[in-house]
Amino acid sequence: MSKTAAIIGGGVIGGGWAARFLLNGWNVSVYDPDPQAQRKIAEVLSNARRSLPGLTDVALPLEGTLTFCDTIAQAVAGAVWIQESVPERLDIKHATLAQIQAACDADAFIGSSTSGFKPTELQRGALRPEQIMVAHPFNPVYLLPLVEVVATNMVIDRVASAKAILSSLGMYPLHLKKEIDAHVADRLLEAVWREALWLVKDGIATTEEIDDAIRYGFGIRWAQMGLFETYRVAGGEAGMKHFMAQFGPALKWPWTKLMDVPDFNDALVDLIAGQSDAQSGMHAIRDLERIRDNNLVSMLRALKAQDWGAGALINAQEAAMRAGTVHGAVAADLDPAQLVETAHRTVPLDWTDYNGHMTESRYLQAFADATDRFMTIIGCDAAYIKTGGSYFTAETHIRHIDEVHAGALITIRTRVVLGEGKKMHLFHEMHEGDRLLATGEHFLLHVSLETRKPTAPVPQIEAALMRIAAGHAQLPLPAGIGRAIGAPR
Ligand SMILES: NC(=O)C1=CN([C@@H]2O[C@H](COP(=O)(O)OP(=O)(O)OC[C@H]3O[C@@H](n4cnc5c(N)ncnc54)[C@H](O)[C@@H]3O)[C@@H](O)[C@H]2O)C=CC1
Ligand SMILES: C[N+](C)(C)CC(=O)CC(=O)[O-]
Repeated sequence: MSKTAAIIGGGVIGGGWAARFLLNGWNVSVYDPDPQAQRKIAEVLSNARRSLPGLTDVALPLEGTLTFCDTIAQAVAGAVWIQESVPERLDIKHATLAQIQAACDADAFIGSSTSGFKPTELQRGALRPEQIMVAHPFNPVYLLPLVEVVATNMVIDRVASAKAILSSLGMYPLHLKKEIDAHVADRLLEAVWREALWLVKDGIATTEEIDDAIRYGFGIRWAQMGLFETYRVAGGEAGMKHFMAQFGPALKWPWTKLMDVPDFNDALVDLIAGQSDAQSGMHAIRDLERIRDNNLVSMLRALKAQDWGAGALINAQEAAMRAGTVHGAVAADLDPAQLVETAHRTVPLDWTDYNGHMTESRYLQAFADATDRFMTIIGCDAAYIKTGGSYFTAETHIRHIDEVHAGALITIRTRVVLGEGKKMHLFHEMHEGDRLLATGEHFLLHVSLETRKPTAPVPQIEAALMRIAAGHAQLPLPAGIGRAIGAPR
């Protein structure tokens, strides 16, 4: 049975949390007194549905159920995880946490999205202080994995369980062992924000020029290596020590305004808001969110291909999702009389083109991934390939039968047309539900990676392949098999 998360406060951040839980199969109960909350959450959810499920190359669990509640007590009843995301005011947080604790299970986890308060501040006057922790996420919560966990007073086993829940949602819980105002990431962001406000106030740069300084340069570096690893590389062959020797003295030069904060008066607000309107006012906020999400998905999937940073996290989540399902199965587990399910995934945002549908090269990618999966099933996995044997594709024929869009759930089933000796002939069928979208027919040869010449696979692989081929030979022939371009259907 699905677990339930309660979201108390369903604004920008609460809406993002609701989407993160729902799309990972949890039921979600929301309490928010704003009469517009349902509409706002529906809009956040629709952005999340088009972006999050396509991050992984396997499908997320079935979406949970969303319920709006009239009281906090109703929302938290039976919830395993309760996430408080009310406005950043300690009096509102205290009043809300008191209502939550009066009604929730004593062993439920209570996370606060607070950007700056320490857990001991949140816990002041609480019924069960040790139940409350900071779980500080980053916007958009449904796409960005980082969540800072600060759990002063909580026993270590509970912290481990809380982190395990967040990890199961595809998040990266960064456990801060000491509490501090604004945690770690917001301390860093505040420093940049402070400097940026000075630069605008002093007329040195506009909001757009500051954004350009970030997005054309160090912002791209930060997304993949952060600060210290980037500077280590910047030190050249001599590394970090050389970097520090060269740039350390600059810390004493007047490069920064350090801790000074410009007066946050109407003039400054109008200056910044006016420049921001000139820079971005032509886009509605939801449009900007979609532009942001398209870019984030493309960047995260690029990091996934490198198995690096936030991309490596997605690969780890994917491996956990495959375990124990047909997508982690090997040949011996499968009924040879059935086609083999080699993909069940959502079409990612970065697979679509100027025609608004999945672009042709991605059909080949989907089929190639399905072939890789089939190779693993018969034993030609990463460990085997390291021993010097693999399959090379010699010929491919793709039929594009119907269009498909980002966010669609697609399934590929694979038929072995021929499997003996060094030859492997596969026929993949891609469906969305009952709708046939495409077929991919591929002829592969087993090769020695040393000689780069065709050679027979090890007997276990050949036996697994022949067993499935014999089963599939009993099935009726699908339409389109063996077809060449221009031949009658
Ligand atoms: N916006 C951001 O970039 C981030 C914000 N946060 C933190 O998340 C929390 C929420 O911030 P946002 O979502 O940005 O604010 P928001 O203003 O978008 O949402 C707050 C929501 O709380 C609701 N609310 C007000 N009083 C309530 C109550 N007594 N009970 C239940 N709901 C109530 C409001 O109707 C509103 O929908 C804050 O603690 C903030 O520091 C954390 C990470 C990023
Ligand atoms: C501006 N902010 C302090 C609310 C930002 C955050 O808390 C995290 C984020 O998403 O940048």
